[in-house]
Amino acid sequence: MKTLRVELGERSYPIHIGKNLLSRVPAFLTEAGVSVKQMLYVITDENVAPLYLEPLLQSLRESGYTVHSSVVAGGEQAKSFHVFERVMGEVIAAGLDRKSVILALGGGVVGDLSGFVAASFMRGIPFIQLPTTLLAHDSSVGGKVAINHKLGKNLIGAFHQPLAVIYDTDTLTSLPRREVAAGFAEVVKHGLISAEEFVAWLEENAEALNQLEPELIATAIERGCAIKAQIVSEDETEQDTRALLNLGHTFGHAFEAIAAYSQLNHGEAISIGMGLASELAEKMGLCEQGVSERTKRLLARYHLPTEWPDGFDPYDVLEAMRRDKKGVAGRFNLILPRTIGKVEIVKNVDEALILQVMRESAGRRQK
Ligand SMILES: NC(=O)c1ccc[n+]([C@@H]2O[C@H](COP(=O)([O-])OP(=O)(O)OC[C@H]3O[C@@H](n4cnc5c(N)ncnc54)[C@H](O)[C@@H]3O)[C@@H](O)[C@H]2O)c1
Ligand SMILES: O=C(O)C(=O)C[C@@H](O)[C@H](O)[C@H](O)COP(=O)(O)O
Ligand SMILES: [Zn+2]
Repeated sequence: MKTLRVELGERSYPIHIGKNLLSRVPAFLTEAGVSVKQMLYVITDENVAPLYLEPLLQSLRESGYTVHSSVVAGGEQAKSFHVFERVMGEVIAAGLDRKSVILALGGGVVGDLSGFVAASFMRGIPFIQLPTTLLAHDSSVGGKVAINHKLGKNLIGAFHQPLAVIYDTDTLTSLPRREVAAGFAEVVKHGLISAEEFVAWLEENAEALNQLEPELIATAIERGCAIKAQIVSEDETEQDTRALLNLGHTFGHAFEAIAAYSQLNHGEAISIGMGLASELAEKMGLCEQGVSERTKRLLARYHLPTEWPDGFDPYDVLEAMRRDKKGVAGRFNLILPRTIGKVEIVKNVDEALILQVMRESAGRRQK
């Protein structure tokens, strides 16, 4: 097992990464100072529950904890007002109090939803992340918790740090192929924003990583978590540099919202977004020619899309991008590459140029 730390003063917490960690959750709870007098509440989804919920509940009960649970639908639709209201009702009915602890057992959807339930119930109770997807190496770290609105992604949320992240990498063996690929979008993103040599390593080892070779995948997760933890420690509430973690997301979130959170998953949407961001940067002369080609080739090696998806109109995407949280006074503030392994926040990007890049990508698609 490897343990990293997110350094945030009194809100600091460990990220434990390793095999068979779900069976050790009671010990990690003790380490985190959670006593058996505190009621636990596990939130998970319909795909994860049959695989991992019962053994977890059993080990917690055997250790003396009182524990209840909720199971939500699988996928992005669960990050909705409707599901939030339902789970909140179940949590209230179960008799949780201010000392109770929520456990988020699942991918980024369960993590974001459960974290927002924890941030809102009685104005905030502790929660613990038990990630079960590759993508969740990103979502379980950093305390961004949220649900979606039909007009925009993650528009209703909070910053609420977990007490701990317990990442059992054995859970990845049951992930569908499409979700493995989605997870690599955020792994690649972590390389593109901060570490050229990590990108080169991802290029070299793509075949084995796609097969989830255990040692390599553990290294990829550790490196991704470490990059994220460092950025979050420097700028917890995204006053400045945390925005770099948003590479590809202004485009990606717009696709997700327009498609009513179906058709493309988050990893696919931001993969297309990273392709578009790299083209835009080249067009603006921010980075040398070839950065976009290398970015897209790497994403394609992880079976991710990088070109315009069917059924989207560039103008609609541009309008949806206006609701991005980085935008101020209607301006487009985007994260764009300077080179492979270095990105920056570029303010007030010309919308005609953004539209042109999207139209060109849509045009290539139609050929
Ligand atoms: N808070 C953050 O910092 C942050 C960062 C990145 C992404 N996100 C959010 O994360 C969400 C995407 O997360 P995701 O890709 O993990 O999606 P997800 O949670 O929907 O999981 C993907 C699918 O895999 C299933 N699944 C999960 N674990 C499984 C397992 N071990 N075996 C079999 N099936 C399993 C789920 O039921 C779901 O159908 C998006 O809403 C995105 O906005 C948040
Ligand atoms: O943690 C962050 O900060 C990120 O931007 C990580 C992203 O991968 C993640 O998708 C996040 O939820 C996006 O945040 P948002 O503020 O753009 O909704
Ligand atoms: Zn993301």
